[in-house]
Amino acid sequence: MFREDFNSYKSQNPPLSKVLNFNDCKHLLTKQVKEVKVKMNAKAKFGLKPSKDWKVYELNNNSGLIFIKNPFTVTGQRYWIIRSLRDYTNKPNKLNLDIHNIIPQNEEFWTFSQKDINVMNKLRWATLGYHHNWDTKVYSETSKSDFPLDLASLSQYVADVLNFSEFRAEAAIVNFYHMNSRLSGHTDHSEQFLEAPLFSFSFGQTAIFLIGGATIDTKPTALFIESGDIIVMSKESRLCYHGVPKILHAEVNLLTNDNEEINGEELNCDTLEDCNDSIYWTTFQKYINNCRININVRQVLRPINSILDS
Ligand SMILES: O=C(O)CCC(=O)C(=O)O
Ligand SMILES: [Fe+2]
Repeated sequence: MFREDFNSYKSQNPPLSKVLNFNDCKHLLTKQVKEVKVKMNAKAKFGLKPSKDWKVYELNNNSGLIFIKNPFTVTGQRYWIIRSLRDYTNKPNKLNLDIHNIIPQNEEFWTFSQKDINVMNKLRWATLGYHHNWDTKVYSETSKSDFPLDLASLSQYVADVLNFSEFRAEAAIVNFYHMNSRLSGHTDHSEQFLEAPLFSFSFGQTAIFLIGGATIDTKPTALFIESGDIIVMSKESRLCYHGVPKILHAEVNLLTNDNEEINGEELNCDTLEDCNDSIYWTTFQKYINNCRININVRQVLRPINSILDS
């Protein structure tokens, strides 16, 4: 059932009318989603709006699958896009490009890619914290780097608002999607503490996301993920099959016309300034016009542990 739907949504003409759209309140009146009450914080942080203004839903068919309709400000989205492309692609973080040795030793990805568009187009993922091992799927103490403080704070803040206050951000995959990219159905089970939720932040172009059940025999639910939307896979949904069959161009370009208050508490000040420098922002806007960035944050260790169980 999962594969059948995946193939149908990846086609030239996906059945868009069957995709859950969280902009469209009509869906809320159906049996598909219910609203979730969250902790009310009047103060905005990390490029987010105050949580009293968030719209938070849970899927009825996928208990624990929480959807937060874009709670970010425009500056907030720009901030996480700049961090993902320019900073999280720096050593000691790992990139899919590392094995090809195309970036000279003393150069950073973003600076180098400005001179070589092919390098820019080849970027697919970066791993942070405990590095995801794409072959063995096993984390290792010998393959880890410091987790970025701002991203850990963002994740822990969102976790706290949803009453997952024990969450620790220890590993992340930053996925870079092009208009023809896909991510086939999989489960994320490498972490040693699978009771912890997984936080997924998306920026840029729109994805069709499929969330199924514990096996590929369950028919998945399809939903649109737009720029700024957050998905949390908690409880029963944490180990469910999911994938991204299709990337679509966003209907509106949400990252322009920036006339808003900056809620940048605890963010990197220089980067915040860069967000609002329209000339500096241009190269990032150009990238994101045809790409989608997804930051997937996980807790790896059991709460009582400070290193991996062998
Ligand atoms: O891009 C997405 O929304 C999902 C990414 C994902 O499932 C993963 O990195 O494990
Ligand atoms: Fe995943």
